[in-house]
Amino acid sequence: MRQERTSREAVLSAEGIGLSRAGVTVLADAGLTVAEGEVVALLGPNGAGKTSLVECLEGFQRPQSGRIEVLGRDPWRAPGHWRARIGAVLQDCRIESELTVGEFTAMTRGYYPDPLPVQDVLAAVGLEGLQRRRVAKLSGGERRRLDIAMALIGRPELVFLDEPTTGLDAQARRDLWEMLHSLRTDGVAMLLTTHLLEEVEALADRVVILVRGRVRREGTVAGLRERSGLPARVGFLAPELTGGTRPPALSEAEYDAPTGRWTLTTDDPAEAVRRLSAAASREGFSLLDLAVRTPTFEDVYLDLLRSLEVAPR
Ligand SMILES: Nc1ncnc2c1ncn2[C@@H]1O[C@H](COP(=O)(O)OP(=O)(O)OP(=O)(O)O)[C@@H](O)[C@H]1O
Repeated sequence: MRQERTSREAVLSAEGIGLSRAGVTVLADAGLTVAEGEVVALLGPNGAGKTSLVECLEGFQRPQSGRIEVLGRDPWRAPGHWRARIGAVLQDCRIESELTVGEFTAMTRGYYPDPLPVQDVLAAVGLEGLQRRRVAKLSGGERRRLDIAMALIGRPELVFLDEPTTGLDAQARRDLWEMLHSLRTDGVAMLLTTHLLEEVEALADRVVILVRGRVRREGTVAGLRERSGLPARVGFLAPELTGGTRPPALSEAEYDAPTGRWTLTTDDPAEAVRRLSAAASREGFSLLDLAVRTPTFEDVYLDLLRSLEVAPR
């Protein structure tokens, strides 16, 4: 779509954003940046202020304080041609229309100076076979795909994705992730808001965590995982040990009697497996169904929210 560039200029930067609604502080000194071709995931519990912040960045809400620059403009004062450089998949933008998918897409193309061909944009979201179907008759997942197609039709430089895969089936979700990957390679920047942590792992270069209107953590998925210090778990079955015997190598292990599974908690799973193998051959027990489980990003995120005392109930 667009030539890959080597420099990583900020396409979006915001700092010190403050927003109150009906006497309630919704955002307090919030800020973030998104560089060209970067996918940033904005995370936070329900009511943290994610949608409000995104609405400020899109120019739909005007914050009471702070500075925002998106593609070189203040979104609140930006002219119409600025909006054509941005794509948005809103949380509830399910399109309603009596037009067919093809007619609706052709009409939307008219709003942009250099839109994608109808066929290309519908193919990108797997709707090419439904051009003659009325939009009003589409299923929920099909409408969501149309939302996404309309966000991409103007060849945007920056896309806001608010829970983009809600309502999509597992295959459609993976197809969309693949498409977003290739957009990123083309230099398109994205700000993703989602509660799906698998989606964050699949797409995000960087994560920004908003809690009660403030940015409380920021980093890559790998960096946040490393900083969490959460241990790995090594599990296995050893039928020979069911009689209550416990070799010294397993003195710290947990034993789950109903499943017969042993679990070791460790910061160094490779070393733990080496130690276990040695003990197993020395003491004559087996290591059936041996599995190492490193903390998932969900484990890391929930632990982080707990440490900030905002874990979901
Ligand atoms: N116009 C308004 N008047 C009063 N309160 C508001 C208004 N708009 C937002 N809020 C409050 O601001 C807080 C942040 O809302 P926002 O929708 O931005 O959160 P969110 O992080 O997107 O949540 P979710 O994950 O549930 O979508 C919420 O407590 C909400 O009730």
